[in-house]
Amino acid sequence: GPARLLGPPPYLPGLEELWSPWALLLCLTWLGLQAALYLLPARKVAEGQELKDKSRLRYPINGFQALVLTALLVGLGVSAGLPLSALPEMLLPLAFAATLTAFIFSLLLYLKALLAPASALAPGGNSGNLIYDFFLGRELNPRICSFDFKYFCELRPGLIGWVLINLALLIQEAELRGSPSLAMWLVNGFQLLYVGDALWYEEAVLTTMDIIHDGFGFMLAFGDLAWVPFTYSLQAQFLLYHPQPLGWPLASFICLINAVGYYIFRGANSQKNTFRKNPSDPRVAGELGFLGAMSEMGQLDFQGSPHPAMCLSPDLETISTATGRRLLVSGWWGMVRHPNYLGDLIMALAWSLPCGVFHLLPYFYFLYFTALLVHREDRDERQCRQKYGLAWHEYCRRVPYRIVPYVY
Ligand SMILES: NC(=O)C1=CN([C@@H]2O[C@H](COP(=O)(O)OP(=O)(O)OC[C@H]3O[C@@H](n4cnc5c(N)ncnc54)[C@H](OP(=O)(O)O)[C@@H]3O)[C@@H](O)[C@H]2O)C=CC1
Ligand SMILES: CC(C)CCC[C@@H](C)[C@H]1CC=C2C3=C(CC[C@@]21C)[C@@]1(C)CC[C@H](O)C[C@@H]1CC3
Repeated sequence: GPARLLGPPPYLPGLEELWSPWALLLCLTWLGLQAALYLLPARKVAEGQELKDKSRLRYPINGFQALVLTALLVGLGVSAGLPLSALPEMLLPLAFAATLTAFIFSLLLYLKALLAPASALAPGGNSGNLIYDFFLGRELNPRICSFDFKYFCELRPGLIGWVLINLALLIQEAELRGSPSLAMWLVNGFQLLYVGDALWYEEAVLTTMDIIHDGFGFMLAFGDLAWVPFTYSLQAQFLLYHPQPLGWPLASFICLINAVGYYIFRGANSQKNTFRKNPSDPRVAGELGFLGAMSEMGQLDFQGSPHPAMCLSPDLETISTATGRRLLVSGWWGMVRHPNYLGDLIMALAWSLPCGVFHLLPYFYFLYFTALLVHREDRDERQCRQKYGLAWHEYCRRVPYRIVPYVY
């Protein structure tokens, strides 16, 4: 039937269409496979941020390895006759099974948190209201031995599941129409690049709000295990049932949009990560003099002049804060206060454009993601204001726009 986002669905599926023991088994097998890959030796073990009790947790950095091994296993499976193209037919029961799994898993996490010491609890999610706490998550880093549930779920099963669903849709399209369409190739390619990048730079997830601040409850478990794979693949799902003619000139233009988005997204994230790891890295070193006066007034902690000898490329300006950490105020982080969100949004648009402009459904991700990032930016802004005080106000004065220059 016609894809529609506005108005009620043409019919609501009954329980018999949602529930399938095979789908649940497949879902659990998938989680088991990803858990096994998580436990394999990692090229690196990274330390997380300092916790309340001054300790730091250790995390295996082997997400990209898990992606490559999954691709090899799926390749072997397909050449041995695994019917990957049957997956699209099972998406509804699979999404239901993933939601059920996330629900039961969150219940267990809630119960586990009852035994956790106070220092292990998240800043939010411990209000005493059962439903609220179940939703937000009580424990910050629930673990059994060294297996970290939140870190495991955050990227691997959902993001790798997403590109696997995309691939299954591409194969089914090829079976239906002789070969995959150009639009389907673009959507698969763009999203694989995004997922590959997230796993290649997996360590960056250790500094996100999700890991540092948020508890692990139903919201994140559902988001990671069910929402991401089944809604982020909507464009490829749409293309299977609504083939879109796409010529090379337009395809090239869309590739350019995705490349611009990726360039900004990766540039901004890498600039901040490099700076946070080593503030005197030659690629980002530098400091802004005007805050010296404020420092004398006791408002800011000014840390001295830059190190010109180390500066191989033009310095980026930074401002010091009372916490001892500095804020970048030029380069990508001098254009808007969240350049990485801007790049991410441009990419989101490029993922929808291959689906044409006559349906709203392929733009669902772009619209939802805009709302998510505006909300996320607002939360982050409040936390930074609290953490950095006057220095944050100065940053906002210097860089007045949040995500889109001259617009927002
Ligand atoms: N596809 C998806 O569903 C989603 C994708 N994302 C993407 O993930 C990436 C990470 O996002 P997220 O974790 O929200 O936030 P950010 O990576 O933007 O991190 C925000 C933190 O960066 C630091 N910071 C802010 N301004 C500066 C500055 N000028 N100089 C130095 N440090 C600064 C602050 O922390 P501190 O000072 O403590 O270091 C702040 O709390 C983004 O690219 C985002 O688009 C995020 C959510 C969902
Ligand atoms: C709760 C919501 C409904 C859904 C949230 C899902 C998210 C937790 C993940 C979806 C894509 C993500 C990416 C990252 C973290 C997990 C989420 C946010 C990264 C930010 C990790 C850091 C990398 O540098 C980029 C990643 C992009 C995708």
